[in-house]
Amino acid sequence: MSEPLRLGIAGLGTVGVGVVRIIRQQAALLEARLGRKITISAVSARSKDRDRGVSLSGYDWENDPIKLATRDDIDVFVELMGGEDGPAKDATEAALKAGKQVVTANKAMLAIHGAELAELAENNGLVLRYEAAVAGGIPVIKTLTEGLAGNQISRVMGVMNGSCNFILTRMENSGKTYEEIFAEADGLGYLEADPQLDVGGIDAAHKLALLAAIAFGTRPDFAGIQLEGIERVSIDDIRAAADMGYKIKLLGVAQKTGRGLEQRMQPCLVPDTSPLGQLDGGTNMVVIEGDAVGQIVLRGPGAGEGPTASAVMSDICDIARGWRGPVFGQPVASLQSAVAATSQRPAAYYLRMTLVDKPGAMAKIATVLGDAGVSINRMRQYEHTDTNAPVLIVTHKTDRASLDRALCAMGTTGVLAAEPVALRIEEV
Ligand SMILES: NC(=O)C1=CN([C@@H]2O[C@H](COP(=O)(O)OP(=O)(O)OC[C@H]3O[C@@H](n4cnc5c(N)ncnc54)[C@H](OP(=O)(O)O)[C@@H]3O)[C@@H](O)[C@H]2O)C=CC1
Ligand SMILES: N[C@@H](CCO)C(=O)O
Repeated sequence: MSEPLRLGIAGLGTVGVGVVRIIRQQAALLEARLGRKITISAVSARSKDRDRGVSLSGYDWENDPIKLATRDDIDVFVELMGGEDGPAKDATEAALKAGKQVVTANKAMLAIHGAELAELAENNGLVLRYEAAVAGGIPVIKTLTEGLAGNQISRVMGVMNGSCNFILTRMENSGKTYEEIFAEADGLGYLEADPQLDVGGIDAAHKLALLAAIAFGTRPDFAGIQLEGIERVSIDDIRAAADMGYKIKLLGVAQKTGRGLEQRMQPCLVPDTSPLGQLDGGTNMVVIEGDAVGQIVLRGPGAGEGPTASAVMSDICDIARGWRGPVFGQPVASLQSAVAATSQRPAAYYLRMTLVDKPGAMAKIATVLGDAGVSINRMRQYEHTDTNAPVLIVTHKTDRASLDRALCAMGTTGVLAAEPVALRIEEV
């Protein structure tokens, strides 16, 4: 039997407690599978006295996560505090400098500082693992770096923020407004302490930056992501999209194109019969397309104590077994700098307009679309009792620049009663 693998765990919140619980409850199973024990030498959090619902007896307490990260009696530093900078990054750096392997769930830190931390790890012959950082319990990092290592990846996309998917599906099912369902999600404790991380698409974009880095061999490029949250998705659009056979999702898409790396996190329409369209509530889904494998779809819980701790344990178990791979699926020194695509791939678009109901209004809209080279695929005008006519259009594939030209020209027609809404329809 090998020596135990000794952990220092910083952060005893939702995820940290989950990890402690698994290590305590599954000690025999883990030992049987790994051929060695997993032990916890010491833990750290802000408040020593808080009852965390799990026994911490037998573990030393450190107030300072850096001290924990550099203790002689730990082999692996498990960072579960969170935060892009501050103690999480300082302690991770300290651990790597002290020769400790690192496991983290911290997507914010890795999306921003991932390349420099990977350099520190790889230059010191250490691993930095982060399965829990993307899509919680779904083993997507392992799938991309190992299961699909023989594939040229063409596209990675998915719904990677459970709170946003909860809000959008609750809006659809209840018919309530964004503001009403946001308040409900907040009351249920589904949102981050800073809800903007969720509804602004930032949390999901952190995850997308990590997947894109692995898929396309580039340094994580969070700043290169075209980012739009769900705050402006209205119940009117959710209803109208449903009427045309679509669901609205906060969809992350990363794709290498001839014009550079396209990374988008934005509300998109997807067919309601597609796996992404059928994804309800707080569940996550990641779709990966490889040249050899074709398309695979991974679905599962993206957050919560059990699922996230399950992913952290996968990393700990890999380290216990002696796994020693590069952080982003290939040596960090070989990662290219991402060149952000200057324009989006062409797509069909959904347009929702409110027109002043007078003769020739529709003709004017059709003309500006035609003049900009945007072709109409489907069009629907709804019965109405007032002077404004609700109109929906689904275009054929077009480039965004042509659509923007048309939208700009629409403003001068004098037939718009409200600002039009344009949403991309993603091919899935
Ligand atoms: N919750 C989830 O479902 C998921 C979380 N993650 C990621 O996992 C990480 C942890 O998340 P989660 O468990 O939810 O976070 P919590 O807010 O529940 O817990 C954070 C923990 O870190 C401790 N902490 C914060 N600052 C310090 C500090 N300066 N020194 C020592 N300890 C500190 C807190 O201490 P105290 O308890 O005393 O306040 C707390 O125990 C984050 O990176 C998050 O993004 C990833 C996927 C899903
Ligand atoms: N706020 C995140 C937690 C997991 O990263 C979500 O809703 O998916």
